[in-house]
Amino acid sequence: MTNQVQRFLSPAYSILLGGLKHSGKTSVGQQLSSMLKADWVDLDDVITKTYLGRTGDTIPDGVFPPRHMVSTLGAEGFQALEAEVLHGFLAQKSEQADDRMPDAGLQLLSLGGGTLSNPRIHSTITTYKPGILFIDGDEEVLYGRIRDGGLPAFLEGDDPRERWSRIYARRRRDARRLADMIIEVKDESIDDIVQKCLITLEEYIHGRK
Ligand SMILES: Nc1ncnc2c1ncn2[C@@H]1O[C@H](COP(=O)(O)OP(=O)(O)OP(=O)(O)O)[C@@H](O)[C@H]1O
Ligand SMILES: O=C(O)C1=C[C@@H](O)[C@@H](O)[C@H](O)C1
Ligand SMILES: [Mg+2]
Repeated sequence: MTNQVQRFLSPAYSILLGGLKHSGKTSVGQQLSSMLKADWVDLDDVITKTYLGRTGDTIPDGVFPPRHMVSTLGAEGFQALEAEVLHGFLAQKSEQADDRMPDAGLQLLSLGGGTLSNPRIHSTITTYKPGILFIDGDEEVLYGRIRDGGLPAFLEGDDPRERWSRIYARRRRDARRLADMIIEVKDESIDDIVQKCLITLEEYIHGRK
C-alpha cells in the first residue's frame, strides 16, 4: 500500500476510472469529481475532439461518437488513437504538475470500456503511474444495459451474449491486473458506486486499508 500511495502522490496525480462497457465510468466520474472538487474529463470525449480536429469528419446524429470512430478507423485504429490521446493527456498533466499538495490538483479521467485491455497503453501507465480504479461490474447486469442501449460492433454477429461472456472474462482479467483499486458492483445505483469510490480512494490515499 505504501508504494501505491507514493505512486498516487507522484506529480501526475491522476486517477483513471476504468470499467467494462456501461459499468458507469462516465456517470460515476462526473459525480465523483464534483464531490472531490477534482478536474474531470472523459477519455472518449478527448478522443472524439482529437479525431474531429484531425479528420474534419462529423458524427452522425444520434450515434455514440466512439462507435462512429470504430467504424471509420477500425478497432485497431481506434485503439491506436486512444493510446495516443491518453499518453498526450497524462504527459501534459505531468508537465503542468509541480509540487502539488496531496489534496490539490486531483485529475480524474473516465476511460473507455476497452481502454484497460488496450496493450498500447501499457508504456504510458508505466511512465506516468496514474492510480487506476476499476469498477468491476456484473456480467449479466452489464449485458442487459448494453443490449438495451444497442449492441456495439464488437458484439454484433451470432450469439452476442456468448461473445460478451468471452470479452467480459478477458477484459475483466486485464483490468484487475492493472488496477490499484477495485470496486465490485452488482446492481447498485450510481450514487452508491460513487460512495464506494470515495471510501476506496480515501483508503488508498491515506493507506488505511
Ligand atoms: N449503476 C447504474 N445503475 C443504472 N444504470 C446505470 C448504472 N451505471 C450505468 N448505467 C447506465 O448505463 C449507461 C451507460 O452509463 P455510463 O455512460 O455512465 O457508462 P460507461 O461505463 O461510461 O459506458 P461506456 O463504456 O459506453 O463509456 C447509461 O444509460 C447509464 O444510465
Ligand atoms: O467497450 C468498448 O470497447 C468501448 C467502449 C467505449 O467507451 C468506447 O471507448 C469505444 O466504443 C470502445
Ligand atoms: Mg463512458
